[in-house]
Amino acid sequence: MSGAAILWRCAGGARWRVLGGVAARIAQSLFLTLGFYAAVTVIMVLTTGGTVHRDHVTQVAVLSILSLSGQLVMGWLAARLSWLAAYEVVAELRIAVLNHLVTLPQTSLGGRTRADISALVTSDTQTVEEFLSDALPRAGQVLGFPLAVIVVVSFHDPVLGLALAAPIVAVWPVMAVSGRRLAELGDERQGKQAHAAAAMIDLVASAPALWLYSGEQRSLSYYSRAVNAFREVSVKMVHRLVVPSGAAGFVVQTGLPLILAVGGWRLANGEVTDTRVVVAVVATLAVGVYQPVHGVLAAGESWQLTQAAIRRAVDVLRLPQLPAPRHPRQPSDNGVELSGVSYTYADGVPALREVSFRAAPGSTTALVGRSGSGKSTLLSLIDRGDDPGEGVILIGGVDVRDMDTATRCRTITQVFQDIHLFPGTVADNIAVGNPGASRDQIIAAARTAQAHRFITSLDDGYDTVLGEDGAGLSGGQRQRLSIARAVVSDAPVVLLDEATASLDPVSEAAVLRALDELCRERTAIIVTHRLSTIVRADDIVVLDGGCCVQRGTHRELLAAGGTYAQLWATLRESETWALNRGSGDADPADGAAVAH
Ligand SMILES: Nc1ncnc2c1ncn2[C@@H]1O[C@H](COP(=O)(O)OP(=O)(O)OP(=O)(O)O)[C@@H](O)[C@H]1O
Repeated sequence: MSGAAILWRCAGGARWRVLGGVAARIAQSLFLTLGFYAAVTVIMVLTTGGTVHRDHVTQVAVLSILSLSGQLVMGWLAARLSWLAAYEVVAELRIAVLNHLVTLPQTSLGGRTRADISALVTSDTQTVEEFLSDALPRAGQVLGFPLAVIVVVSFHDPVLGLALAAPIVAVWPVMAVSGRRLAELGDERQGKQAHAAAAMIDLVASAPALWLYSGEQRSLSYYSRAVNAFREVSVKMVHRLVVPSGAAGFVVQTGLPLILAVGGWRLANGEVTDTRVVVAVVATLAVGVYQPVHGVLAAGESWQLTQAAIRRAVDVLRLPQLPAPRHPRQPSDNGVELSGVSYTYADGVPALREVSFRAAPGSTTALVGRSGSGKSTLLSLIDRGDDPGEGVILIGGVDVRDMDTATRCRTITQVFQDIHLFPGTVADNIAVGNPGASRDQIIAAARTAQAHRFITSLDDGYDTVLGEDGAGLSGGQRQRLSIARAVVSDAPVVLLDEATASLDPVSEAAVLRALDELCRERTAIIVTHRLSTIVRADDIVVLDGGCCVQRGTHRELLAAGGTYAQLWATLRESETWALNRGSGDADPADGAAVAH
């Protein structure tokens, strides 16, 4: 499907506004003709030795008023229709991309980075918006004033009409060359522009860490490479377009000398007897009859970039979604069961191999294993971050692939290490877990999450507006808000990536109490490195290299030796080391008993 066809489809109900905007620009351009006609009439009278009568003045005044008011009304209408249409189409495009995005496997997002998608829904769609709101309607103006002048002049003298039209016709092949060159570079330019935008978004998001670990210069090198790559392709484009663009401008400018030559020649040979016609044509040229042609040149360039931007959006829209269930089913209880689950990432990295275990309703299962053993991947698959390559994940006896999104969201809630808070009130941020939650439910959830006290100490309590990503709150407070979100959702299955490492002891205690409350009476599957959580779990699943190598209670696994016992010893050692470090001077070995 061509870019135009895709854009037409995206335009949906806004199509008539798009066309209306172009039509209004044509009409505006025709009203301009009236004004020039009035001016040319007077010039003709003066240049042919006539006298300007009161009738002329009245005629000029009426035509000028008509021309100006027509231009004003049509200009207003064109701007209104075109901008509204552009906003509507681009909003549809953005929503389509974002709607599609949530149906993609979240583990990989079709190989796109989040920053790349952000760039797509910002800078690429901006290119489409500029084309629809400005470039396209301005190109329409060529069908107004210039066309009207050519028709009128041709009526009086076809040869002069032809001479007037010649530059406009001759500019098309030049435009075709420039269009072809731009098309070759358009995709590359939009890609590099998006990459540079993505790099900058990423830079801003990760600036503190980069500054800290890499130092200003080194951290900037990746980003400046992306920005420079965009600059280079833009410069390359300028080099390749400078000749055809200059040539196009030159061809259009040949109009005046051409008319002077043709008109003069025909007057000299007596082929035109009415000098007024030539004077009229020259006057029309002087007031810029070819001006709208430059708008067409600019629109041609804008269209090439727009097509590249649309192609990038379509590439995302074509990424395969997770199939929706044909006959959605409801889980019968809150048990979670994995049977022979294997999963390989798109780059061929096998992350899970034949993992099987069952978490009884209301139980707590701890997932433990070394870094890279597949714990996060497993959590993500349970919430259908992607479908396993092999095996099945059942919740309440129902394959998660057979649950519709609403049922899944009602059944499963996640508490991530990376908490994202929206710029809104505290209450809004909690209600994300359940958009229909009442104020009482929000407060009850905050109490359960040990967050009520700090929330009420904020200036506006639950109505306090949070800064970007919860700016102004501590790490522990942010975590408790995210736990309150999970509580208010009332989902009976909780997936938890337990992260308390960065908290001070007081915050950590509060967060752990909140997590205990959250997991009470829910089926909890927890990725954890905390000894106390592991010991209290009803079941422990030990992962190693993507395989479930051991399963059982803490006592059973410790008695069995092997991976778990080694892991336990390492965790105990590190926790003891942390404790001793906290006490200042103790020997790490002395603290071993603390873990029991
Ligand atoms: N998006 C991804 N694309 C490709 N490979 C990935 C991706 N995410 C994880 N992996 C790989 O899959 C394997 C399991 O990773 P996973 O993040 O699930 O491990 P983990 O046990 O949660 O690690 P950690 O404790 O460090 O968070 C690792 O080899 C990792 O490199």
